Amino acid sequence: MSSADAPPVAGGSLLIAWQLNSKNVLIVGGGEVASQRIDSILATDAAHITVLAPAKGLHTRTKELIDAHTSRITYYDRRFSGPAEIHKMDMVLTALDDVNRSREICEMCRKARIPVNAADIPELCDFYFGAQIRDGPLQIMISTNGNGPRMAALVKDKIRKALSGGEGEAIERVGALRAKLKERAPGVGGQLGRRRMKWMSQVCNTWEIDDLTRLDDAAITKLLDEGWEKNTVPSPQQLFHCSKFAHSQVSISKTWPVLGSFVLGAVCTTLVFLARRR
Ligand SMILES: C[C@@]1(CC(=O)O)c2cc3[nH]c(cc4nc(cc5[nH]c(cc(n2)[C@H]1CCC(=O)O)[C@@](C)(CC(=O)O)[C@@H]5CCC(=O)O)C(CC(=O)O)=C4CCC(=O)O)c(CCC(=O)O)c3CC(=O)O
Ligand SMILES: NC(=O)C1=CN([C@@H]2O[C@H](COP(=O)(O)OP(=O)(O)OC[C@H]3O[C@@H](n4cnc5c(N)ncnc54)[C@H](O)[C@@H]3O)[C@@H](O)[C@H]2O)C=CC1
Repeated sequence: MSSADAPPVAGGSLLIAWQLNSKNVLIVGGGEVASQRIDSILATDAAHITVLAPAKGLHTRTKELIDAHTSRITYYDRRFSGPAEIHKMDMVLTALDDVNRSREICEMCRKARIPVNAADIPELCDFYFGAQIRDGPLQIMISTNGNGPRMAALVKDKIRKALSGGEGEAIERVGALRAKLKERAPGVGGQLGRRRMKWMSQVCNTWEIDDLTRLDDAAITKLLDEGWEKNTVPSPQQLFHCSKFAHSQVSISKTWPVLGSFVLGAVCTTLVFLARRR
């Protein structure tokens, strides 16, 4: 069945990459789950993280993160005190061993229309966390939509094994190529936009991950000169042909002194040997 014929999927959740730029996040609780939340938020450009939890219940990892990121995290050694705590927050995460308090905080957030996640009450969450794979700009989230969190972690391990490890770098280089292309051919939409998208898709479709990782700034300029400007997509072999040649010249130039010293050494040893025999 093609995807167009497939029945619509209902009961799922919206999978999005939430941009937390300049936003304030409150984490209530300091245990292991809170430490994972801090890790997840630190991976974003959230403006600031506030952690509220009594010092005596802090997990070692939570403490380490608070100590290591004083410019990004403000820590208060106390319990959640009331609605004033969520004032000016853009997102609230609770990770408590007190389900009643968790529920109250969720209700306060709902009233204030602040998105909230409670680690212990799925039905009150506006969003769930998922198992994550991060490699530079590549972010993969595995969600079982609340059915089997441990299963999400196991699927994550399978996916990680299937990746080559070069994807993050390749995507980072593609990002640099796209940015340079947009500088050369600026503007949104229209015929130029269509041509730009088609060309970028062709590069991604025809170049292997390993080849994309070789796109340094000089190669990007060359690819744009030889490809975009000439309305074609050269293969990596075509593009790197000249630099490959330069590379082998470099290796030859590096090899000569080594080879020379070796020959000289052999001649000297032979001369000494012959002189002794006389
Ligand atoms: C709904 C959700 C809300 C949310 O947290 O956002 C939620 C809820 C709950 N989890 C519970 C238990 C466990 N959670 C984990 C692990 C993870 N849980 C995560 C997410 C989510 N957990 C959201 C749904 C995600 C989804 O369905 O895909 C992961 C993926 C991401 C993360 O937390 O960052 C992370 C793995 C990350 C990784 O390893 O990569 C393990 C396994 C372990 O710790 O190794 C266990 C024990 C085994 C088990 O139950 O499977 C309980 C207590 C249940 C009880 O009391 O019996 C509740 C509350 C309840 O269900 O009532
Ligand atoms: N969503 C998930 O992935 C998972 C969720 N859970 C659930 O998440 C919750 C937290 O788990 P853990 O971190 O392991 O628990 P934990 O017991 O290690 O930590 C609880 C933390 O909450 C703090 N706390 C309690 N009341 C507070 C209050 N009023 N104000 C501020 N801080 C307060 C404690 O001092 C402690 O730091 C549990 O309810 C557990 O069932 C557990 C495992 C996975």
